[in-house]
Amino acid sequence: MEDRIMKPQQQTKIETKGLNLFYGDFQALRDVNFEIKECSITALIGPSGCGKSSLLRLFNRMNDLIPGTRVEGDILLDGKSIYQKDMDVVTLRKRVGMVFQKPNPFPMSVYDNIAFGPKHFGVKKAKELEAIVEKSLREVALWDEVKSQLHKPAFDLAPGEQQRLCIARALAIKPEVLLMDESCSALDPESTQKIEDLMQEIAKTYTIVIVTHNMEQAARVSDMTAFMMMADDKAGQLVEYAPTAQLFSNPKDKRTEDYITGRFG
Ligand SMILES: Nc1ncnc2c1ncn2[C@@H]1O[C@H](COP(=O)(O)OP(=O)(O)OP(=O)(O)O)[C@@H](O)[C@H]1O
Repeated sequence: MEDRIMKPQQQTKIETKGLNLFYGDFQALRDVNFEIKECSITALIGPSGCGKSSLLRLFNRMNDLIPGTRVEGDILLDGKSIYQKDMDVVTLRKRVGMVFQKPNPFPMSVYDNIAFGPKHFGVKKAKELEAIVEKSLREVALWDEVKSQLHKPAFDLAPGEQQRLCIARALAIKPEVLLMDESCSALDPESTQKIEDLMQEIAKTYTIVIVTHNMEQAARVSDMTAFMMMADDKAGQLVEYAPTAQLFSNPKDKRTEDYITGRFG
């Protein structure tokens, strides 16, 4: 973790300002304010139901798809509101990609899974697509494993390989930010290790935000950790946000300390 201390010159990639989220009458997030630096790994941790996934989904407006959702406050990406009128949500989701808890390859070949996004965004030449497929699979260290099975169904891969394929699929459209919602929780320890190594590698180029229940994982891979908790009315709040080493070794808030020492879960 030592060699991933935040560099002071890193720009702010995402900033939330007075962020409130409502599902109908229920307030799921209250007054969340924080900044995520580019090319860093930020972990969102906290007890079940405190709003980690909801917050993550706001960064590429996936919550727009849930009827009855209302957002107050703002989220800035490179200093520009993602809610401003001329923000095209498809472009936003191209810039801010997402990998889910369970591997969800498309029901098509390994090759087509990766080529799908670039084709959608206008890449037509076969040679160019081939290069993107190879580069994306190399980025997730999957190329050597699958180069002889590119035209086999993605479902034939092992779960850990499928998840790396899903990460490669997300990277193929050149996002700037990658959101990972419990992306290792359905995997065995060896596959988890591979994905954690991969996160460290790709964070040199991409800004990564992860939701994890696994505090060891947050401590191992992230630069910054945000601890969230529910208030009495169940609205999620950001309790403490600090460099990961500091948050785990010297938490400032008693609630953070109680959580990381396992006094409540
Ligand atoms: N689509 C939805 N409609 C209504 N309420 C929702 C919806 N999604 C989440 N919630 C509620 O919002 C709150 C926060 O949920 P969220 O899933 O974001 O928390 P979480 O911290 O990610 O939880 P977990 O760790 O269990 O995944 C919870 O009370 C949940 O029931």
